[in-house]
Amino acid sequence: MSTDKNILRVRLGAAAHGGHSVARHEGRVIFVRHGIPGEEVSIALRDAGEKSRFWRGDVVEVHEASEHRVPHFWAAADSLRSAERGVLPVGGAEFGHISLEHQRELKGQIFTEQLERLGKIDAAEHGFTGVRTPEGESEDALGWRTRTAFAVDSKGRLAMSPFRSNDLVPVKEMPLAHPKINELKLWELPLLGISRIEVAVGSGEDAGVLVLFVEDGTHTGAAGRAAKRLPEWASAASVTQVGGSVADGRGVLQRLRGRTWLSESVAGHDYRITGEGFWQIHRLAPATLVERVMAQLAPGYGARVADLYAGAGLFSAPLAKAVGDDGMVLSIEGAPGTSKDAVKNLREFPQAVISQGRVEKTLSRELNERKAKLDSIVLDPPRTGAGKAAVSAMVRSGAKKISYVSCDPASFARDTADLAAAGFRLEEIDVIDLYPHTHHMETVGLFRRH
Ligand SMILES: C[S@@+](CC[C@H](N)C(=O)[O-])C[C@H]1O[C@@H](n2cnc3c(N)ncnc32)[C@H](O)[C@@H]1O
Repeated sequence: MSTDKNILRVRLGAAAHGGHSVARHEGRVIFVRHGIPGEEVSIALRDAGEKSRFWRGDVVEVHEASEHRVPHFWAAADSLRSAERGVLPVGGAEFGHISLEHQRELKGQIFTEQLERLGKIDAAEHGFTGVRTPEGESEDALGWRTRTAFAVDSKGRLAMSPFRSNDLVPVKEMPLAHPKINELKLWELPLLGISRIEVAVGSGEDAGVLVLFVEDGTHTGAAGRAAKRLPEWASAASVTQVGGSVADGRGVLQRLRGRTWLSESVAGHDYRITGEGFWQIHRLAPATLVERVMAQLAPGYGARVADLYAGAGLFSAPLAKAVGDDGMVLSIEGAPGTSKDAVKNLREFPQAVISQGRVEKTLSRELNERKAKLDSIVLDPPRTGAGKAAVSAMVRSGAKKISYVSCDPASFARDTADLAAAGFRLEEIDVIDLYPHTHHMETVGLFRRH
């Protein structure tokens, strides 16, 4: 053990949900970031109070490296180079020191563990064979983020934060971001007076780049000055947040140049996404997920389907096309701004009913009003999952098949247990690496009522 009481030398145990390896010291559990199970490392302790139930730590030196360790592709997110500079690594690429193949193996272990512990289900017995790479992924799996957010530090420099920290570390290129985002050279803009920047790249025919500047109220006109320095192909808008975002109806979006929305195109359908409205982040995610959901539900002509947590209608459009004029797609989205986009995106489908509201209440209300039952459901909730109220509304809806798109294995496992208790069996599991170099993963599960 080192003489510095904040540094411990430990052997790393199993991978844990959230991007950690588990280590133990004098009976206490330590969740360690930036290591690989099996390694012997020195860690700098964080959140390590005497009374804390568990501690956290960051790897600062590797004594016995895993065979799966590779040089991190991004200095700002590399814990070893950051330790040498006396700063914390920024979040967002916490698996970048692990070979891609092993990242996927670790995600598979975590998925299996979560499903067993919280869902009481053996993943392998339900067809899980491992985390797969989406078709079309590049060899290095960089440049995939079509959406990225940055902060600005007190000196007006583009910055990002370390995991669970309010520190701001200056950054330049972000290797996971789409090349067009790096081409903007946001780090060269005058950013004093801006608190946050959100950038999105569209995929449609006239796909654009939209830069949103959130002002911090210290320099009037800061967003306008920054926007003028952007390349002419970029659109820009300022966002004033009144306790929330534009998407959830509590922000004001003001056009600075170009458009305030982006166009996206997936499997023959065009979508418009305004401001910070939700869209899948990985460039391959929309097409990959649409293909999976349509294959699992295979809705016939005249079917009645619900798209829950529908966003701007990514799944609603192909579902509406498949069920035709005699069918119904009930598209429920909570954020008012995003739901308005869904109205525009689904205009050509009279069989699509767009309802803005929380799934927990809106699903049963809409079905009761129409005296309708459902054939099938796709749900794609936020990280917190659906929860008991939404699961029970789905069970009451009459749906026989449920395609569950999830970005969190823990909430997926918890909801799986509730669905199983209500008579739904998990028949297919597809876990896709749509967040390479991070600990996140996307799951598409098919449940069938028995
Ligand atoms: C992971 S996104 C999925 C959006 C869409 N399926 C897609 O792929 O583009 C989750 C969406 O659920 C919405 N949302 C979150 N909680 C909700 C709730 N309780 N009821 C309805 N919508 C909710 C969010 O605004 C967000 O648009």
